[in-house]
Amino acid sequence: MNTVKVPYCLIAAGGTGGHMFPAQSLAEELLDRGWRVTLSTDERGARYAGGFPHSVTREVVNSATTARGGMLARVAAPLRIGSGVLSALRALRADRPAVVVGFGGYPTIPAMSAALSLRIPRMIHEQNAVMGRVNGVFARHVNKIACGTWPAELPQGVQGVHTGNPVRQAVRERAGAAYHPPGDGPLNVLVIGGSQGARVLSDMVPEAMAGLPPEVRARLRVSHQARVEDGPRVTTAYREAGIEAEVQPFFEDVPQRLTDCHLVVSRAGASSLADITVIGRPAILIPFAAASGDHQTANARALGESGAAMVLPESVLDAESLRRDMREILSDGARATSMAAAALALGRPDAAQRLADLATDLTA
Ligand SMILES: CC(=O)N[C@H]1[C@@H](OP(=O)(O)OP(=O)(O)OC[C@H]2O[C@@H](n3ccc(=O)[nH]c3=O)[C@H](O)[C@@H]2O)O[C@H](CO)[C@@H](O)[C@@H]1O
Repeated sequence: MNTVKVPYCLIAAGGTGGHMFPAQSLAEELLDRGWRVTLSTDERGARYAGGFPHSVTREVVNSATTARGGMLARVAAPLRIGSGVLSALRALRADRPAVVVGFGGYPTIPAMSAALSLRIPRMIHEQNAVMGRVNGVFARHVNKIACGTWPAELPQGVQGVHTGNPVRQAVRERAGAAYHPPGDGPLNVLVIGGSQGARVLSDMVPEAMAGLPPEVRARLRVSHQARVEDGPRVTTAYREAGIEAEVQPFFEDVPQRLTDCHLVVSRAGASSLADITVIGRPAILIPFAAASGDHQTANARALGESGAAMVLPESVLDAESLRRDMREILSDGARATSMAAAALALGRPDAAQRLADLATDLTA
């Protein structure tokens, strides 16, 4: 009897939602194509794996990071990585994947090292415009490098392929949704700070909006993602300014809110920018200045240069400059429409397919 061999992909990812969301999209795409998929992550990454389809098996390995951290954990890091690599080697020998795909972060070290030593076809996906530390270590030892943001700063002599950052199904369904520019009616503004929320947006956005003319404030409808601990003061600030606002620690329905908004104010994390460009909305971006290699500034560059976004560095950010930029966009429908179109031109709604195609090519 002929048995058809189902291709098998091991996806290695961990850290924040920023690494896990694109990994999840690739897993979904490969499952649709009939692949078998395992996620290799560490105990911290496993906490972000809830959205992965149930048919994706999970392998939790030791890595440099632990849920608890602390001095002892740092000293023990090399031992933890070593034991993680050994268990990944055992797992990959017992069940050899056709391809291993790493999404960066310490939790990918065991699977990528094991794939390298067993000569299993392997690739990495780098979400940001500046390559992260762990991906940088493997960059010269993989068969392909997929880049989420373009152009990307890669180690010298290393070539990348631009795939884009895969976005959720709910974002893909709204790709290029018609943009209705701001007019005389309600003005919808979405404020998001990445998967963890951003304090600087909670400090600045309500203050900036409070200084807008009363007739503009009365029309504002704000959705503001704020860290739990900042929620009450942000809610109070909007109420005192007479602005209608919904404040939550995490909006599950960001794709819909993004579609409905006239303007988004956001950090410049890779998946946030992918969502903004796939749906196509005007943005004010405030890159997280302490991101490694200042990658958020680099992520935002293409949007700033193409006129899709106004980019406000944290070093010069104040309520006044933020207010000026908001007014410029919310009072000029033609400008807002051209920003939305410029954003859309940068979107890659088919990033998951492109990544899955690359993975498939490696098995040939
Ligand atoms: C602080 C930090 O170091 N962040 C990094 C982290 O991103 P981080 O995890 O902070 O954020 P990203 O911007 O990449 O992704 C956030 C995702 O969450 C969604 N969202 C956000 C708010 C909300 O209420 N609901 C919701 O669904 C966004 O639409 C987006 O899809 O990893 C990314 C990928 O390596 C990097 O580019 C970021 O620089």
